[in-house]
Amino acid sequence: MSQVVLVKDIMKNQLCAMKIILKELLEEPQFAFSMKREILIHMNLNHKNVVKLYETFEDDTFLYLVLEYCNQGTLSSQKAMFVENNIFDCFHQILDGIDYLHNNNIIHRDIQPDNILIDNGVYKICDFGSAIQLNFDQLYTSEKLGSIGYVAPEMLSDQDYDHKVDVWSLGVVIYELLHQQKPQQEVQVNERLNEDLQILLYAMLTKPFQQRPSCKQVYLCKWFKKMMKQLKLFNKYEHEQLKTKHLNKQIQIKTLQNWQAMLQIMFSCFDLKQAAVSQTSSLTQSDSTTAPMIPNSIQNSTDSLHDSIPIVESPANPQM
Ligand SMILES: Nc1ncnc2c1ncn2[C@@H]1O[C@H](COP(=O)(O)OP(=O)(O)OP(=O)(O)O)[C@@H](O)[C@H]1O
Repeated sequence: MSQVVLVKDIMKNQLCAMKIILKELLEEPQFAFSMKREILIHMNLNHKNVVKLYETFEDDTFLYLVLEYCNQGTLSSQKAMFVENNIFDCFHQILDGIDYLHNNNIIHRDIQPDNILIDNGVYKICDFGSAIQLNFDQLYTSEKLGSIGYVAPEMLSDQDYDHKVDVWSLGVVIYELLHQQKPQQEVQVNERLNEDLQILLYAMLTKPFQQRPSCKQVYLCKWFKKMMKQLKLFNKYEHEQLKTKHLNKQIQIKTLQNWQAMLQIMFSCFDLKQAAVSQTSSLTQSDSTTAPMIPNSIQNSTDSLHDSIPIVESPANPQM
């Protein structure tokens, strides 16, 4: 559906990953809908364990998403052997990213090793093509998505599900990194692994999701607290969780009216044809100081979908 190329923001002298999508594909309503939802959700996110979407723009043929570049590829491409001592670093970083999403009422719905990128040892969640932002009074949803082997059982059945589908998927990812295979139906006791870590993993892989821990509860479990203390990180994480409450408010500020106004400003500043990159070239110029916006091609093709995007509320006086 897309191609990702390495580009350089000449103004900032910064490498970026540019996702290029053929606009013809947006004629398919379902693809246009998920593309628009991906951008709407991703453009508002700001956390060190989530890949940043710097900006979006388009020309006649392509839609471009300029993303934070992660220089170590995906978690699935990592050859490192994970054991109890080094899994915590990966585990808590991905958990921090997921917890940030959940604090903002977003469910990623496709947590798996291909969707975790690594940049200088920092793990970052990417690919918001399956993500959903629930309304603030909405707890459950029912759309079926995700990747085989990582999908929570409640998503495969007919029942509604909530943010705990991401906790299940993370449980599978961590289990797989430690065992080089996915969890089996029966509980397997692993002599090499700390008992408290095994208890945590099986709790994350509890089938009835009402009994499965949330991200917040994972932080509070015995193994996590012990590892946090060992690394003298406990206070830091309490502090970071307080900060995410403020982000909750920030994420609601932007409105569709804002985007339309900003689009006009952006398009009057850009010669989009000049900004288009050739897929054979690895360098292009982009002004990453501009906030990401919803491209016209998606705006027009999915106008009827506005109501179903629960990401924003309209402030009386939108701030530019
Ligand atoms: N921000 C990034 N930094 C570095 N590499 C990236 C970045 N985004 C993507 N890539 C690389 O490009 C590859 C393709 O990315 P893409 O998002 O198209 O993944 P995909 O799983 O093939 O796509 P999709 O699931 O959306 O069809 C990834 O596997 C990864 O190696």
